[in-house]
Amino acid sequence: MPAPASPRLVALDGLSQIIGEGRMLSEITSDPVWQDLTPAERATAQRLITETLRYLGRADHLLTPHLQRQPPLRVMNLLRMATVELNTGGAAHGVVNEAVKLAGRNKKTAPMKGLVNAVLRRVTEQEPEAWADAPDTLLPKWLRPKLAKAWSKPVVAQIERAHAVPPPVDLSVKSDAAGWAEKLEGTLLPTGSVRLSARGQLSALPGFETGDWWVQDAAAALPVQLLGDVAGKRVLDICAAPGGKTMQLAAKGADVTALDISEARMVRLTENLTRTGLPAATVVADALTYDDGLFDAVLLDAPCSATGTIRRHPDLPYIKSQTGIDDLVNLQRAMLTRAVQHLKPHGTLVYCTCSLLREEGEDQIKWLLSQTDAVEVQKPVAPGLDPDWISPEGGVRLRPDYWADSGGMDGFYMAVLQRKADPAPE
Ligand SMILES: C[S@@+](CC[C@H](N)C(=O)[O-])C[C@H]1O[C@@H](n2cnc3c(N)ncnc32)[C@H](O)[C@@H]1O
Repeated sequence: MPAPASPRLVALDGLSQIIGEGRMLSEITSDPVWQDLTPAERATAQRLITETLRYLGRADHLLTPHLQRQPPLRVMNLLRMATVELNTGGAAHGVVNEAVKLAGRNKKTAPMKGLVNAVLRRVTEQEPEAWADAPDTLLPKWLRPKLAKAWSKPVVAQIERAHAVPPPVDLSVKSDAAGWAEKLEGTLLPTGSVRLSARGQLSALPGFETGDWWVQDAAAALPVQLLGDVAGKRVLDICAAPGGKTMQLAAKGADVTALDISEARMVRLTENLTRTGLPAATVVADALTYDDGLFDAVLLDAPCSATGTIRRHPDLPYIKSQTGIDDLVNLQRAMLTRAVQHLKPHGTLVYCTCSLLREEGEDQIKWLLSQTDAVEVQKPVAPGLDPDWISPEGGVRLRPDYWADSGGMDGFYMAVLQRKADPAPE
């Protein structure tokens, strides 16, 4: 009988699937082999994959001088994973032994056990500064030049630096953010989110069972703030699941309709509403055809490349490509057109994407204004909104390198639009 899969073996297989086949980590973790691991082992395997991808640039930099030629991908990934472990607190003897054992478990990699052993021993002999001074993981070729064109090469380097820092956990609270920041020994951020200082099991923290807060990056919490006072207003949350923004709207007293095309994601939204005890009507439907009268406010958190969340999901660069982006841009345009039609006269629309790409952000607002004069851009107003974040067309551009000294933020774009009064009949 073969030995049961260890977290390291599962992580190594996962890395090959992400880097070699472009599979998403969130998809891989549903595979049967992951279900055979204990929750603690699953967390270890997930951490090994995430950290290896986060520090891939550094690992390759340290490994290259010891490799005459690049070994097969599986061996390279094994070396990368062990190099990252060695430089992030792993005990040298144990990590090297495990890596050699792992190489021995596969017919194709077994002949390279000697190489794995020799290379990793050389890595253990390097000074700690070699790791600290090694270059950050570069953004992929389809993304890097675009961001350099938008903001310059030094800004891209800052973003890559920010991606090398594991993101903190931010919470949105139902009420009394300052009180919860104190209770949880976190920090109250200028925009109203609570940033936790320590990592640990979230479900064990005060306020989880009672549904007083939910996890939501500070940047992701800002679009709802831009809608202003929504208490008592009829609000349509298009693309709502898993419901971070729906819960914010409901907590502010809005009469929310949460809409999403994905039944499975809507189950998560309903679970979130149940845990927090917040009310919202839920609809599983296609945003492009849904029709239920007019709303005071509409939030469109459109599907996008998610390139603003690479620091949380370092597997993203291996999965996305420019091909998929063009389809997303077209979908966002169709959704924006439909979102405007849901607005009452003087109603407010917030459009947002967790993308770093202008084509999914700034350019979409320019496009909308070139298509219709039914809406106009409104000045964004929210607590803690830094005026430097406001972009030339009047939206808000957030980047992972902002707040660098206090843990950063996800990349996001958001803009506020108001529907003009209908023209008086002639
Ligand atoms: C960025 S996520 C939304 C995140 C959510 N607003 C939150 O804060 O938790 C985008 C969502 O768009 C949904 N979506 C994609 N195409 C859609 C469509 N045609 N109609 C409605 N929802 C759609 C996806 O199922 C996904 O849940």
